[in-house]
Amino acid sequence: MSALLEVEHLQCAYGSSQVLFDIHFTVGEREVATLLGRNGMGKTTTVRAILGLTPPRGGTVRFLGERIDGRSPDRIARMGLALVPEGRQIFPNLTVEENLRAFAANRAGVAQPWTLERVYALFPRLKERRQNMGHQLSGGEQQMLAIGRALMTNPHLLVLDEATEGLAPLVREEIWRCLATLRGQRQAIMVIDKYVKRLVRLADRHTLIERGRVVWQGDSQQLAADEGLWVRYVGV
Ligand SMILES: Nc1ncnc2c1ncn2[C@@H]1O[C@H](COP(=O)(O)OP(=O)(O)OP(=O)(O)O)[C@@H](O)[C@H]1O
Repeated sequence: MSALLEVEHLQCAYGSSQVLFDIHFTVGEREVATLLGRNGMGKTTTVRAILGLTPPRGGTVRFLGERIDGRSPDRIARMGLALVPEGRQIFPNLTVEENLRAFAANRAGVAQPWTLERVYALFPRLKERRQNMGHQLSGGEQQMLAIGRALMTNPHLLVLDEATEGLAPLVREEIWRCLATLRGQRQAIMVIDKYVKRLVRLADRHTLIERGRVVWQGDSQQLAADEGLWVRYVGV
């Protein structure tokens, strides 16, 4: 399987404080990969570095075979890398429908691009709420909207930072169901979350990080078989 995203020796710092030392992993086409670790271990920083939001201090990031480290976030996004950020960051004063239309594009050049109707079929709740403003939505609805908005860009790779953090159990299940549907449609996804039980069913490959370093990599079968790893590195 050819790699969509290749991260090698990634290093990052905030001022003089280095937080990523040597992060490396790949995400293949049509693959679902995770990045796991306890709070503060560097997952968000890794995502921000890939997206160009926190420029790396060292290492390389390749997307679709091209070096993207050092490029602007806008240029990287336009190549087809879409982020569903921690905290969602939807537009509070636009309606659901306006949020979805705001960045619509066909970045991966797919034959059947995402449309409002397809997003509403994936999340019927958003259709019911389509005239509501972003700030009127619940946390779960905001997350659905953030995912829908990212899909409207037709990305090669969808990245979710804290996919279900802070959501009620039923809503969380809805997000997992949506991600499984996307996987069935062969959407490549990189997901950060703590629900290892769900992630071993959803994802192909996993990277565990601790204090800015990769401590384990393997497939779902290997991770499912070793709950000691979850306890030690994810804290579940
Ligand atoms: N803007 C910042 N300035 C200084 N230090 C930061 C900044 N953002 C994060 N850090 C530090 O970098 C380290 C890694 O943080 P990061 O947010 O990447 O971890 P994380 O694994 O995503 O954790 P969480 O799940 O809590 O978001 C932490 O020690 C954090 O305190």
